[in-house]
Amino acid sequence: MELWFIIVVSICISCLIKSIITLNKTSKNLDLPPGPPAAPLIGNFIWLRKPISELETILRRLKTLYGPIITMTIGRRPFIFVSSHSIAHRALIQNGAVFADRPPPPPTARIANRSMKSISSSGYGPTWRLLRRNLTHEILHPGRVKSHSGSRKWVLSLLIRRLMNTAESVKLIDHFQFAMFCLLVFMCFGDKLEENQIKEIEDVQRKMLLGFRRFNVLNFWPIWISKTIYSKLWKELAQLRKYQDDVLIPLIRARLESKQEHVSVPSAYVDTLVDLELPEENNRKLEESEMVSLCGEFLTAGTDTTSTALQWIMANLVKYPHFQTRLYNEIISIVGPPPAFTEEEEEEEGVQQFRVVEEEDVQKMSYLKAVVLEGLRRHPPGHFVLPHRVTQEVELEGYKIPKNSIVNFMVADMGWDPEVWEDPMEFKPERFLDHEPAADTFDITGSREVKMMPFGAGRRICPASGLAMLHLEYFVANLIWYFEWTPLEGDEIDLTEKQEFTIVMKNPLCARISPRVHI
Ligand code: HEM
Repeated sequence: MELWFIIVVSICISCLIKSIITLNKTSKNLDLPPGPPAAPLIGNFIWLRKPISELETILRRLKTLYGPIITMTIGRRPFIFVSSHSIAHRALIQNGAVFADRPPPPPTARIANRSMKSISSSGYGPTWRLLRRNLTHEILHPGRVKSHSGSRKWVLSLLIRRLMNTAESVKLIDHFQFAMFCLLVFMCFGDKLEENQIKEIEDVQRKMLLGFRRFNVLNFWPIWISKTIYSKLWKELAQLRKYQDDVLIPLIRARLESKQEHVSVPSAYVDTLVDLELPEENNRKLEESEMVSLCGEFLTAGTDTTSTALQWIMANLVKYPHFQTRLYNEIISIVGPPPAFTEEEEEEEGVQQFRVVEEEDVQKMSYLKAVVLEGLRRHPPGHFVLPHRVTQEVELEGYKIPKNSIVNFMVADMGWDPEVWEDPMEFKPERFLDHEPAADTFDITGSREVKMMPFGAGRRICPASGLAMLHLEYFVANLIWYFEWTPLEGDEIDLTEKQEFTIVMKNPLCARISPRVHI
């Protein structure tokens, strides 16, 4: 045998042995993060006995026993929960690619999301990259967001008009949800929709959203068992999906036809989906039902999250009037007092346009930004991010995180950590003015340092954090400029939380709103 061949083979074998030894060493020497003992095969009984809404309370109790990184074993798979800022930064920012995958979807999601054509459920790979880049470049790019400022003004005018015409005491969340929904519908399908069309889309999306908690039971069993036991529920899911197709597909077709006729219409999300080519599927184009899934995701992801945050912020401004006064003073110092309600501008599409605090003015308001950040810190709409899956075994904080384990991050706990935030349970916007980093320079993406992460952090961070901040700042500024908000007589604003799709107010905000300038 040739000498060179023997040398090459020996080197290869020694490298192989070395890498096996190193791999074994890492796997053997490191333990999983600590957690309660799990029974073989079925994992932690605790999970099976308790409803999912109690998860957070259980994890908080476990945190005092095991520390800021905990393993719960469910079935044979470890689920890891992180509540520490620095560990979250190490995982999501410093080791971002490894932590950026998603777990395989449960059967009901596979049906609803049409072979997983949505950004949030796609695995970390070329399809996810294509869909996410399309959204961020074509719709969420600041220039594109600006092109929709007319729609925002229109929706704001509609909201102001509705609030003026309601009784003195108003339950606000329905109005906030409708306003946020309108904004996203316009960005998704273009801005020529009638109010009844918007209501129909809202109805189907809400049914999909609320249905998912009910349909979740279908995911606990092997599919052939659940199809036998729960055949009616499966049928209902299929009908709901058909209802969504029936409502959204005609809108998609109408939009694409009008786009062909009028080349210059401002771009809507639907327009950007037509020419996408799926890199993992022979560059085929998206089917209509897959566009439905992506549009549905766009509407759902941005409506409840933003309207929930808006409600929490307004609730705190009603409960603590001195913050409201300080905010109002900042607004009038920049744009002057609000106009009388009679000073409406031209009617557009059937809605009187009000003079509003413009988006450019909003950018100059540091206290406003502090109020919104404090709202997101104290009341993040989601107390967890979406589950992440690790693509390979990795070390984190001296522990082993096995390949394919599911990792989640405790968003609310990070915002409420007394080690990082003084009096964390108090609503104090001033903390973003008196301490560094101040509101104007606060890094909500966590790329330098994670202090709170209401939008997540790293590669899976919410791609629309900029749009959401703009929506919140613009609406809060205008609602405070036009109206004085006070509690109903004898009523105390109750900030108790309740888990729905997001973490909402258990007793929705009702307030007395009085126009600041009377006619
Ligand atoms: C206050 C408003 C919002 C909050 C608090 C919020 C929060 C979040 C969070 C926590 C995640 C998960 C991050 C992770 O898994 O690590 C997320 C993902 C996502 N959000 Fe938002 N979001 C908001 C508004 C919006 C809006 C307005 C849109 C769309 C127009 C949107 C679209 C998405 C999408 C597509 C994803 C999935 C990203 C991915 O998996 O790559 N969100 N958001």
